[in-house]
Amino acid sequence: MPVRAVVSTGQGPAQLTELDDEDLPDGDVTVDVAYSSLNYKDGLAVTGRGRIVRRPPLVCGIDLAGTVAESASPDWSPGDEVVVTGWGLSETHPGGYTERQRLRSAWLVARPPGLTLAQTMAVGTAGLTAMLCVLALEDAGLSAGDGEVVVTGAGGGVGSVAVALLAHLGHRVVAATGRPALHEYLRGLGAADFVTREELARAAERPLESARWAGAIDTVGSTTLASVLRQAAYGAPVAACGLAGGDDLPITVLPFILRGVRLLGVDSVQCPTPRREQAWARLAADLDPDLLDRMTTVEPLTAVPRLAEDILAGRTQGRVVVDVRA
Ligand SMILES: CCC(=O)SCCNC(=O)CCNC(=O)[C@H](O)C(C)(C)COP(=O)(O)OP(=O)(O)OC[C@H]1O[C@@H](n2cnc3c(N)ncnc32)[C@H](O)[C@@H]1OP(=O)(O)O
Ligand SMILES: NC(=O)c1ccc[n+]([C@@H]2O[C@H](COP(=O)([O-])OP(=O)(O)OC[C@H]3O[C@@H](n4cnc5c(N)ncnc54)[C@H](O)[C@@H]3O)[C@@H](O)[C@H]2O)c1
Repeated sequence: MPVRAVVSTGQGPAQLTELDDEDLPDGDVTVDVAYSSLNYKDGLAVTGRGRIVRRPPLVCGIDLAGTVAESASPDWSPGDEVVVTGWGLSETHPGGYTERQRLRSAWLVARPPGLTLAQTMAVGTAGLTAMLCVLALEDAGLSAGDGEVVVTGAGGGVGSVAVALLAHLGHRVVAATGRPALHEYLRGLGAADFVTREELARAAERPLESARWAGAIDTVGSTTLASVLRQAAYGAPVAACGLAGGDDLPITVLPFILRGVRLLGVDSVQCPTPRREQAWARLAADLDPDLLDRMTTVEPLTAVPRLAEDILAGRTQGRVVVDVRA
């Protein structure tokens, strides 16, 4: 039976179209997809403005959640509820913006107990990445009570989940946002204070500034990450996962060699399965489901082309679940 899918041809914006079972790629597990989500990278892929889709034509959508329909793998059986993020979905392998997908069994993670399928995509790649950033900060020794932790791009998907997680874990969270209208929303997630986008985005006047941050999660990159590093306290860990403001990093080495600031790169795409499982278990334990609901909207598959424009323009807030059957 034909299914709907958002497909990129590699030229211009992706389009909503229909695919047959014979269009499914190679793989040992077929999943009836229930939900995908909207991430910044989906915005780049669907609009065609980023170099995301590397083997067109390709179904977009970098994550999905659904139920195993067929399995040639001993690890999975029909009826299992599963989640897939990264692993090249929407880059080199067809992704989640469709009602059925075939995948490699090694990419699947069991739906974490305590989260519904819809909630796994409310978390999605963005939320998983926020948790991977928190784990990176914890591994570097950051503890509640160490001082202020700044989250940049706080009103976005990664940022919203990061604010909620860090606040729940007892950190004093400072949210960096260019949208004052989101202050109440971010306070509701646990932000204690705010810095404006402009405060962090300005070019360096001095290679070091007064030390402020005990830790940081940066989703913006460029001059924003450079400011955070210049203001990081002695030995502070800074988890960098994003490029919403640019993929450059205009900085000197001085924060690293004079203050021992630690820049921690975080990747969710090739992240090994045991680390993903650890992150999903922590998300189920440490992310308040009421806050997750508060930061989430649900949209139909047909809205994806418009939503892709919205997320690149900074018009979305928190997380967007894509109901692929709607
Ligand atoms: C969820 C994760 C996110 O949101 S990340 C944010 C979204 N990602 C992006 O905007 C990246 C878009 N991609 C690009 O701009 C280009 O593909 C970049 C990465 C600059 C590479 O392009 P180019 O300079 O032409 O080099 P190339 O294609 O020959 O690759 C060089 C080596 O790097 C590798 N590479 C490429 N893309 C990726 C990737 N996405 N992840 C990991 N590795 C990548 C290539 O395989 C190549 O390595 P090798 O020579 O094959 O060993
Ligand atoms: N490393 C990884 O594995 C990984 C995984 C997920 C997301 N990401 C990256 O993290 C970033 C955030 O992803 P998301 O899905 O939360 O996106 P999002 O659009 O929901 O959030 C981005 C936030 O950054 C803000 N922003 C945009 N341009 C800005 C600028 N110039 N200066 C300051 N703030 C700006 C937006 O207003 C928004 O609040 C993206 O760059 C994405 O590619 C990386």
